[in-house]
Amino acid sequence: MNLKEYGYNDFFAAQFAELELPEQLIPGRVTAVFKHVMRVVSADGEHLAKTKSSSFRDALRTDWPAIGDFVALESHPSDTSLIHKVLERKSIFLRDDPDPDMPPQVVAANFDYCFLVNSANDDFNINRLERYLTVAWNSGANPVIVLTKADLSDKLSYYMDQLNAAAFGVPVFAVDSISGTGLDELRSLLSPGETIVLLGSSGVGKSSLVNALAGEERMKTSGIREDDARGRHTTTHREMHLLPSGIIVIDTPGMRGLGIGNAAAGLEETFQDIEEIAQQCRFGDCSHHNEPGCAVQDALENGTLARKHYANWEKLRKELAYNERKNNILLMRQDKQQWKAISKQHRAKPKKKV
Ligand SMILES: Nc1nc2c(ncn2[C@@H]2O[C@H](COP(=O)(O)OP(=O)(O)OP(=O)(O)O)[C@@H](O)[C@H]2O)c(=O)[nH]1
Ligand SMILES: [Zn+2]
Repeated sequence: MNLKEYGYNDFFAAQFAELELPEQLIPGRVTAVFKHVMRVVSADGEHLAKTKSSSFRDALRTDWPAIGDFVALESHPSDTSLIHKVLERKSIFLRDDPDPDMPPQVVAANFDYCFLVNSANDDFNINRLERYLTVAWNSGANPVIVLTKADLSDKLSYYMDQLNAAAFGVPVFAVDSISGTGLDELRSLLSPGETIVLLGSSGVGKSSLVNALAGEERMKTSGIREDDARGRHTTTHREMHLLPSGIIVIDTPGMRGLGIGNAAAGLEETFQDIEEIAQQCRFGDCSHHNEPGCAVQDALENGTLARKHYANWEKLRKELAYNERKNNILLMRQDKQQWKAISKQHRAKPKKKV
C-alpha cells in the first residue's frame, strides 16, 4: 500500500523525519475510529491499532488520534499495532464533550476541502450557509459550496447568485448527483490524495454526492419526505473512503454534531419570530443592541416581543458564536494550556481502590 494515496505528503513526511523517531516506527493514517480500537493504513497494509499508553499518558485530549490523523506507528501486522504519536494537523474539527468539564474532542483532521452542501429546493438557507462557512474557514481547510439537486429547481441562477454574493471568492458548483450533471467541474477541482469532508443538513444529498463522485454506492442514501423537503437521517457509520479517482472522503456522524448545524437550524425554528423582526432592522449586520433603526429593540420597547424570549435568543446566539470559535484551529492552540490544566485536574482525582 502506498501511503501517498492516502494523502501522505511533504508536510507530514518532513515532520516525521524531523521527529527522529526510533527506526521501527512507520507513518500511517487513521481511517476509522471505533470505541476501543482504530484502523490505520500504512505502507505495510491495514492495521488495528491502539495508542501506546506510555506515550499518551501526559497528552492533551486534542492530541489523541482522530479520523484523518497521520501517526507514527509501531507495526504488529498480526496483532494490535501501537500509535506512538500524532503528527501536527493541517486542519481540524472539534466537538464539545457531553461533560461540560471536559475539553472538546477532535472529530476529524487533515482535510483539504470542506464541502458545504446545500440543496436547490425549499431547504435552501443562506444564513445556515454563512454559519457553515465560518466553521469551514476556521477549520484550516478550503470551503467549497456545492448546490445539490440542481435538477429539481427552476430557480438555479437565483440560488447561484445568492451563494456567490454570500460567499465571495468561494467556488460554487451546482450538481445533480443522480444524472451526474456538473460533477466533472467539481472533480476537476480535486487531485488524487486530497481529502474532503462534507457539511450539510440531513437529506441535502451528501451521501448521494459521495456515491456520484465514487461512481459506485459507498454510502446509504435516504428517501426524501415530501412534506418538509428533508431526508431521513441514514448515515451512521464513521469512516474514511478512498474513491476510485484517488479522492479521500471523511464522513463521521460527529460532523453533524458540530453544534453548528443542529444549533443553527434550531435557532431559526425556535426563534423564527425574532428572525423575522430582525429582517426589518436598518443595518444588515445589526447586533440588536443599540443600533439606530433596530426593529428588535423597537419590538421590545413596545412589548410585541417578550424580554424573556429575546434573552433566550441572545443566549443561544452566544453559544453558536462560541461553537464557531471553538473550531478555530489557531485559537485552539492558544487554549492548549488551559486544557492542559483541566486534564491535569481530571487525572489528579484519586482513583478508587478495587
Ligand atoms: N433529484 C435529485 N435528488 C437527489 C440529489 N441528491 C440527492 N438526492 C436525493 O435526496 C435524498 C437524500 O439524499 P442523501 O444523499 O441520502 O442525503 P444526505 O445528505 O446524505 O442525508 P443524511 O445521511 O441524512 O445526512 C435521496 O432520496 C436522494 O436520492 C440530486 O442531485 N438530485
Ligand atoms: Zn436590530
